[in-house]
Amino acid sequence: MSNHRPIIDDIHRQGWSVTRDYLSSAESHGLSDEVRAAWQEGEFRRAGVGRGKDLKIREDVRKDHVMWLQESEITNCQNAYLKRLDRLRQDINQSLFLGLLDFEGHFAIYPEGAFYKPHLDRHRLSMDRLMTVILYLNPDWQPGDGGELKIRTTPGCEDGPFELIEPRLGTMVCFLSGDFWHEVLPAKKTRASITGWFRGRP
Ligand SMILES: O=C(O)CCC(=O)C(=O)O
Ligand SMILES: [Fe+2]
Repeated sequence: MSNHRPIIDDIHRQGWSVTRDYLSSAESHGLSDEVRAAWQEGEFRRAGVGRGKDLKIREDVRKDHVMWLQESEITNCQNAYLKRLDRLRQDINQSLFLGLLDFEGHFAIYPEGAFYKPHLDRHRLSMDRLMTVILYLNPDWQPGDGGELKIRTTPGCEDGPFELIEPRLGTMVCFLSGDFWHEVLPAKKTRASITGWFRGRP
């Protein structure tokens, strides 16, 4: 519990939190190597907008590619991260009673020029995505490389004050999915991450 305390306090106070070096350097590098290998092997799909039969490829909205994490094909590095997230889920539930039930997530790649326009993560007509959790996997990221996460810090507001989060290796961001408008600024170099959601009752 103790190492998740600052995250829980942030969520309680403001609904979002940013942690540098959430994993050990070896764990983050391991995931970074895996995401790049899977990308080279062509295991990613164009990301869509919407759900189920309403899923559409909308290049004007988002231009990233994704590969869902699957229990049956989980690697050691992925398993270590998912275990860590499950502790976080339990710690948050214990302190904040959010009723987070499980996690779904995918690797994401934003090739040069890719972006994701401002949006909320909770699907219309659905309450199941309660908290967004993103881990960045870019060991060489430098100012000028783009791909920052721009998150509006006033719940429910599409404009107003914002934070710009650099997608550096090991930085983890989490926020309440239904409250915070956010976007990914155009990447100037290939940008890798794991994005996922703690879900509640559908
Ligand atoms: O990668 C990020 O910084 C945000 C991604 C995102 O907003 C999403 O996949 O819904
Ligand atoms: Fe999002």
